[in-house]
Amino acid sequence: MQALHTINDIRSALKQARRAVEQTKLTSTVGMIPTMGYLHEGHMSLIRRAKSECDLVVVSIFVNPLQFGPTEDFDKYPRDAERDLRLAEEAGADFVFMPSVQEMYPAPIKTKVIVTSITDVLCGASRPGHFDGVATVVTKLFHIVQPDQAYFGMKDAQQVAVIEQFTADLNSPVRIVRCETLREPDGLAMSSRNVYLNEEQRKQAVVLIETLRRIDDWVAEPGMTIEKLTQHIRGNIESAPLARIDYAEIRTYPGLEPVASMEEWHANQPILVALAVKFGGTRLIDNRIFG
Ligand SMILES: Nc1ncnc2c1ncn2[C@@H]1O[C@H](COP(=O)(O)OP(=O)(O)OP(=O)(O)O)[C@@H](O)[C@H]1O
Ligand SMILES: CC(C)(CO)[C@@H](O)C(=O)[O-]
Ligand code: BAL
Repeated sequence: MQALHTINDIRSALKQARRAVEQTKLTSTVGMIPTMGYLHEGHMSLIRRAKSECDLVVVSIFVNPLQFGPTEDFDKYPRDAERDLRLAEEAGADFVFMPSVQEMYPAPIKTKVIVTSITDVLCGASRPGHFDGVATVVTKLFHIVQPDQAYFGMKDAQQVAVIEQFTADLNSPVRIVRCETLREPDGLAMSSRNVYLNEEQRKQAVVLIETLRRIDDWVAEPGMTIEKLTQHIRGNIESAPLARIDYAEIRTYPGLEPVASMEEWHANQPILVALAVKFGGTRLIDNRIFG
């Protein structure tokens, strides 16, 4: 595995690697996993899947300042390059692209990729400008690496919807692969930010998955409505004394339209139940898609 820090280096390494693959078969495929590092099993499952489906696998590690708000955790976001390289290699990565902020943004950026409407809700509403930063950096990474396929986790379901939207709208040749959320043994979704939680917050954080798992029973109750279901969801989360709800919403997926009735819930379209909950200063997200 090679670790590369500049755009020129990753481009020339990939050109060479693709050529080598193409000496043994007609075409080569590159799979990419964009990350912000501090890798865990969730990231590794994406790398393993890419490895099983592509000839060459590129992991990018870049904590992207453009997607953090001014009061968010850009500076204290966990970083450990040495450990990341070990885990990426163990999971089967061929290349790790880990540019500096200067390499990615040598001058103030004047071009952004902005996805409208589906970014007005959920994390887009709580984190203004966040998805402009995500869509812009993912576009840059796609232009740098030119992968055939890119792998994203469904823990960030809105992010997947945003990336699918701009790749479709802009006719990007990159195929977006949705990957399932990996969980800790007690069900908490794996996330780099879980390290911020203290012992008591960590214990109570399971309330997210416990709530998502109870939804089937609530939906089966006679006379259930979207309002009552939302109340059950919010009430259950609030049973954890340290939990502060940012949002708990029921929307269509990937369109992210509100769902007005249980008839709509049961109609033939995927429904997203999305949660963002704060424990102290740590904001966790999780979700489930029904149907
Ligand atoms: N538990 C998980 N299972 C599967 N994929 C995941 C999981 N957690 C993150 N990913 C995916 O890994 C990619 C990189 O995510 P990122 O580096 O932001 O990790 P993270 O753990 O989600 O970090 P954060 O705590 O900042 O949300 C994204 O596509 C994300 O959806
Ligand atoms: C896709 C991404 C790597 C863009 O910075 C980030 O939003 C993430 O880690 O999910
Ligand atoms: N996993 C999404 C990236 C972020 O929270 O900024």
